Parts: sequence; C-alpha cells; structure tokens
Amino acid sequence: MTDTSILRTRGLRKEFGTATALVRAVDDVDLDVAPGETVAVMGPSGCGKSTLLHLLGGLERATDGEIHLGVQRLDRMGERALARLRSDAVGFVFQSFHLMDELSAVENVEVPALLAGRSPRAARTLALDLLDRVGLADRAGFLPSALSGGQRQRVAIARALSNEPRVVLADEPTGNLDSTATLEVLRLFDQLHQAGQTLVIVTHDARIAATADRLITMRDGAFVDQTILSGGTKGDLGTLVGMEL
Ligand SMILES: Nc1ncnc2c1ncn2[C@@H]1O[C@H](COP(=O)(O)OP(=O)(O)OP(=O)(O)O)[C@@H](O)[C@H]1O
Repeated sequence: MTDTSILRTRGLRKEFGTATALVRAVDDVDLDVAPGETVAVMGPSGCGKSTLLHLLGGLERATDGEIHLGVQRLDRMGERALARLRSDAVGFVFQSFHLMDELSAVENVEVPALLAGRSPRAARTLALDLLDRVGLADRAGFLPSALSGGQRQRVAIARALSNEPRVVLADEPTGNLDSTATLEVLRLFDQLHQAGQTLVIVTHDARIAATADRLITMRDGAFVDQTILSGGTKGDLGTLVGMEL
C-alpha cells in the first residue's frame, strides 16, 4: 500500500507438516499496516489467523516471504535478535491472558518493561501508571486468581503496553469474556486507537471488528476480502455500547 507502513509482509507463507500431509496455514499474504491503524482479521476456524499473528510478532518463523516491522526485517533475524525485537517492539494480548499466576498484577505488568531494560523503579512506576490507565489501580497487588476474567485481560493489556510497543497484536482478546468484560476491553482498545497505537486484532466478534479501520477476511490461509471501515461503515463505540454485546 505505502512505503510508510509500520508493518509489511510480502509473499508471506507458513506451512506445517510434511509433503504428504501439508497444511498451508498462511498462503502468500501481502499486508500493509499504517502507523496508528487498527486492523481486524476475521475468518473461519483454522483459516490461519493466529498463525499470521504469530508470524507478525516473531513468535513463529515463516516458511517463505518477507516481514518488515518499520525498517527491521524479521524474516532475516537470528533468534536472539528476534527475541529482542519481541520484547522491545511488540505487545501481545492472548485469549487466555497468559499471566504469570504467582506474580501480582503490577509484577505481571512490569516484567516486559524490565526485560526492555528499564530500572526496577521506573518499571514499577510505569506498571502502576498502566494499571491506572486500564482502571485497575486498586488491584495492583492482587494475584490473577483473585481477579475476574475481564480484569485479567485488562492486566494483560497493560502488560502488552509496558514495553511501549510499536504494534499490539491481539488474538481473540474477548474470546473468554462475558459481555460486560468484552465491552471494557473494547473501550480500552478504542482508547489505544485514539492515542495512536497500531493494533492488529484477530476476532470472531463482528462487533469488535466493526470498530477497526480495516477488516480483513481470511480463508484457507489467504486474504479473500479487505474492507475499509473508516467513515460511514465504521461502528463507533457509542453505538456499540448501546448494542447488546
Ligand atoms: N503448530 C502447528 N502444527 C501443525 N499445524 C498447525 C500448527 N499451528 C496451526 N496449524 C494448522 O494451521 C492452520 C491454521 O491454524 P490457526 O490456528 O492459525 O487458525 P485460526 O484461524 O487462528 O483458527 P481459530 O479461529 O480456530 O483459532 C490449521 O489448519 C491448523 O491446524
């Protein structure tokens, strides 16, 4: 699309299995995500959405093709450089939260900041600030087991932001949440979007996808449709709040 994309793939492919039982999970995908853009990815189960997200965040290696994050080329990086890039530049949000059970909310949030090289004091200050931003300042000392599903996901979102990522990649972030918690998470993503955060969200929920700037539909590993939602078709949060989520 443009040279100014923050995230760009060309001819991206990921295959699993052997020649006799080959699954092409991602099949020749060209993607351009602009800075500050929210992209939603939808499609039937098994069409390759999670695999695509894992490739974009350097969690998995591509079989073929290019992945650019800014000026960096993920597909050419060694393991150490890729690990550094993940901890410095990418925020992940997962359906099942992936919090560390034995760490409090604030400790979970500060881990990526520590890994990214912040001092313990600076990491703690940032983590408390982020928990405040997601409305959980009063739960900082709680273990995940003492939090609701929605609160856990908000901690996970705060954690995803604690390395000040260039892009946040969210895989079914509301898949385990009830409608109230879904709405809370939706509000948070909207705030992030307003603040200029680049977001790629895999979701089965059309109402979440409706808040994105662009909706990509995948099938059998490939993009089969891309719809720009800004302007008339983009659902605003005010309308969604009025809907039964
Ligand atoms: N580690 C793996 N080994 C072998 N096959 C895999 C692996 N990971 C994914 N696949 C296969 O790749 C295809 C895409 O899987 P993926 O999880 O990306 O789909 P998805 O669209 O995210 O599905 P869902 O919506 O159910 O989460 C599927 O056929 C899946 O079985």
